Amino acid sequence: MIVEARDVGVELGGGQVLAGVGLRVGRGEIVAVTGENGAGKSTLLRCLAGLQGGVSGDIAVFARPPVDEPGFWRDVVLLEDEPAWYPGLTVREHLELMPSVHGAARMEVGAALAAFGLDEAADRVPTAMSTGQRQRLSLAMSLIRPSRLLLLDEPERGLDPAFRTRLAATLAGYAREGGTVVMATHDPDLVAATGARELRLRAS
Ligand SMILES: Nc1ncnc2c1ncn2[C@@H]1O[C@H](COP(=O)(O)OP(=O)(O)OP(=O)(O)O)[C@@H](O)[C@H]1O
Repeated sequence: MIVEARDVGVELGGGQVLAGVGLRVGRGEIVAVTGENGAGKSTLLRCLAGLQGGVSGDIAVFARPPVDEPGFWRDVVLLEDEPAWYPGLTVREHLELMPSVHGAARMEVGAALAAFGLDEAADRVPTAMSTGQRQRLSLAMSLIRPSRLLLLDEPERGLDPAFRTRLAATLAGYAREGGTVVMATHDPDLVAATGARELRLRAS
């Protein structure tokens, strides 16, 4: 199992945010965590990333409790809200950071620019781009680097319908290569198009 969570609960600010959540995800699987606003989707992803406090129950990622340490992040990508962009670096340079830091890449920078529809924006700085273009860059940076597990919080955020379809194909391809995806999403089409198994959370 890549992810194994049993009876996970989270208490925050005196309230129960998650209770009794179980999840098992194998290699090459895509799981969509769904549910209304406030159901605890982002909180569950942060639990799997070892970033959430106030957690009860058992969580194992790659057979160990998740920890916020460099070794863990070599295998795991967490895509949450918009990241802080490196001042002055262009879109292309942000992508170039990934292979130089990780020592390998799943695709060439040029191929990533094309795959994520960023050719035209390659020489611009992210802060001068649209919300959807910046989300494409976040996704490109997540997918160009080697990883074994993607934890994606609403990856569809800001994307137009055509690019959501491309995103679904990209994630399905990642899983076919043996990668594992757990994503929080509000997009039923993305769930269907990726063939994801659904874990529906209810607000506690
Ligand atoms: N620091 C905090 N202290 C207290 N409650 C919190 C805190 N952070 C989040 N919560 C609560 O936890 C619950 C779950 O939040 P979470 O962001 O995980 O939901 P979500 O399912 O991802 O929602 P959305 O669909 O809006 O993104 C919400 O009710 C939220 O108010």
